Amino acid sequence: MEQPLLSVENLGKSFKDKQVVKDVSFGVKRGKITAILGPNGAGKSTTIRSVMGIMRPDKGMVQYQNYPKQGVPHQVVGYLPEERGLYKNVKIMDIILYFADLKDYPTKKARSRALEYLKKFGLEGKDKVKVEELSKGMAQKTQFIASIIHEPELLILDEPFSGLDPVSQDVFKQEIRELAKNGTAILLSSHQMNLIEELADDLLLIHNGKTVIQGSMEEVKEQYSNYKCVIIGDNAASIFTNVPSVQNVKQDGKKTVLYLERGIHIPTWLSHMPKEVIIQEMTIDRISLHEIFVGIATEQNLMQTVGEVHA
Ligand SMILES: Nc1ncnc2c1ncn2[C@@H]1O[C@H](COP(=O)(O)OP(=O)(O)OP(=O)(O)O)[C@@H](O)[C@H]1O
Repeated sequence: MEQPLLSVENLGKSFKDKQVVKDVSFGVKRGKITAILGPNGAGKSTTIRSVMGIMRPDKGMVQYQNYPKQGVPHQVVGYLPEERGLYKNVKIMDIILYFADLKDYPTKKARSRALEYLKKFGLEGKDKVKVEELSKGMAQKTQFIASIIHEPELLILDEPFSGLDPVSQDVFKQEIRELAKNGTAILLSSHQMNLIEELADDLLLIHNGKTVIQGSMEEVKEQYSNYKCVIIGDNAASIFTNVPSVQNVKQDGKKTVLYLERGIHIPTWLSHMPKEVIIQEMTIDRISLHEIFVGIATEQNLMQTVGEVHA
């Protein structure tokens, strides 16, 4: 199996007496997008900052492939921090070239790449505009370009989509995909489950500073995303009591959601539906990443019944 470019093992970090990151382990592979998910305050940014060496973890290991020291070598890593901020009184091109210089990347190459990216991101001709004159989204695009200008092997994006309009989100999404296709290892955090579902190859879900779910998108879906059957119709919940393989029934007005056991054969299961059930609409689908996430974040029973949680 391919060795991850970045390996993080048993990371722990406390602030005063509060242990924020307790035990987080994961790997980020070349050419793959790994999403780090978790509720507000779960410890995502603290994990990312510990990887970047901005914070010193109390325990654990951050290992970059073939790098003899702990941590990540700064020249080959790109980072878009959660807290955005560029020098206001500086022209876009100058700021991008400044970041390239920090990474020892040749200026000429950086300039030509910057012009290409500005065009790609709809900022053509704005290279001499000062940061203070940019909208929030434009500034974010500039910061994104600054984080990738030096062709990093590993790219860490903390909430890259926050504050972007849907068109700009699509531009970012496409670019992130393109970078991964060209071999960049990408670690990103986001609260937008739909984007994660579309983008991520691997997932890491942390809660209360611990890894609770980890694996490839397919593995996580296979393991946690059982089927659910949604029925719209005026039905009493009791009507479903004797339907086999139903783990959980949730009702909201005319909508009934039946959460089903793992590994069932849907056509056979359907044949057990009571004849008196009123069906105006019915769908059978996998539970979404959003539902898995909410189940964990709210510590509802849904997850315990739907899949195992590694606590
Ligand atoms: N420098 C700090 N000093 C003290 N506490 C901190 C510091 N940085 C983070 N924390 C605390 O650590 C916890 C985790 O914060 P962190 O920013 O890592 O969470 P997160 O998962 O990124 O959250 P969000 O989704 O809200 O960005 C929070 O309770 C936060 O208040």
